[in-house]
Amino acid sequence: MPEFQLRRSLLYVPGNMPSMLQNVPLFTCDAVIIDLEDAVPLNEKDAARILVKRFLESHTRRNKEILVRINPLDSKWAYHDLKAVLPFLPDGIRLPKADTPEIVEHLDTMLTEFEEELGLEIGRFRILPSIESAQGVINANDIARTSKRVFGLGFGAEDYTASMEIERTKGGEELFNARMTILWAAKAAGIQAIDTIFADLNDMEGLRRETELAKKLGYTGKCMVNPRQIDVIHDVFAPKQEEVDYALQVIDAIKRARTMGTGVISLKGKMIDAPVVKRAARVLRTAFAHGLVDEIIHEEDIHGAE
Ligand SMILES: CC(=O)SCCNC(=O)CCNC(=O)[C@H](O)C(C)(C)COP(=O)(O)OP(=O)(O)OC[C@H]1O[C@@H](n2cnc3c(N)ncnc32)[C@H](O)[C@@H]1OP(=O)(O)O
Ligand SMILES: O=C([O-])CC(=O)C(=O)O
Ligand SMILES: [Mg+2]
Repeated sequence: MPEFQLRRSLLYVPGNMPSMLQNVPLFTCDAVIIDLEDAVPLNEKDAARILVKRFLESHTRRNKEILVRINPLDSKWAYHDLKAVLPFLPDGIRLPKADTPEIVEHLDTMLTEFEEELGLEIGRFRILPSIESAQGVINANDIARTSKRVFGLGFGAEDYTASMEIERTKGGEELFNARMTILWAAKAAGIQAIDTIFADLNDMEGLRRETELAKKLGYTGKCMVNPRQIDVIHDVFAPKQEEVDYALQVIDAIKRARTMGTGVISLKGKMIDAPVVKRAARVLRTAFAHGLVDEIIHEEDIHGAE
């Protein structure tokens, strides 16, 4: 079962923008990704690294997950990025252009070396690889399984469409197979699937539609580029009251079925059996994480005590 940490909303914050970094504590998103890669021009890479290091050093009372997007591992900056930021304990590294499992394994090895040097528990730093090319999509299944540090797969549709030599459209038909392949790889590995950014900051309806699609397919979070996008994303990922009410009724119904010695029962004319109960339990776990129900549903509630 995927790790159950809420990661609905991951906001990119450019690492070269002190005015934006200083507001990180105020944002209500679940995570921030401080960017040293594509938001930072080449001539500002060194200055941004110092800025981010200082920000992490001073920002010790954290109320959200902090990831740092380093430069690609084969660039001249990646090692320096890691060396600068890891002593100040980000939760993890967003690895751009994670095209092959070998690239992620290489980062895993580097993180182990830094952890040993810093006297930290091995495995402390997590990895969120970005699948953002045709090669990455083809390798997604292996990438998802490279390391225990990998808690999810992130889709990067801007670079993906560039790698495919196509345009990104509002309808998103061109993304469908990549979105699904990444999702299957993540689900099969039992990790989270995080959808890509939506770049049109003034199209909140478009953002909502794309987030709804991602949620419907099985993604549990979305990256974003602007704090004005947080509320829409949270609203979409929050379980709706009617879903929660129905899930509670399903759990009640299956408990009743079990007292009657059966695993199947009907609820308002619909068959309730194990997969329906599993889905209801997932809705209730999400609702619990959103503070919408007081109790988490335990395994014995789902499968029935032996
Ligand atoms: C394909 C990729 O790789 S995406 C990841 C890399 N790209 C990024 O990180 C870009 C992040 N986003 C941004 O830089 C900005 O949102 C922009 C440049 C796209 C638009 O910026 P603006 O036109 O200033 O947006 P807007 O007017 O909505 O900003 C409102 C406020 O939010 C702040 N803000 C906007 N985006 C961010 C952000 N990502 N992080 C923190 N603060 C932000 C602005 O500074 C502004 O603050 P102020 O009111 O104190 O002046
Ligand atoms: O969607 C993201 O996470 C951002 C990105 O790097 C891309 O789209 O290429
Ligand atoms: Mg990218």
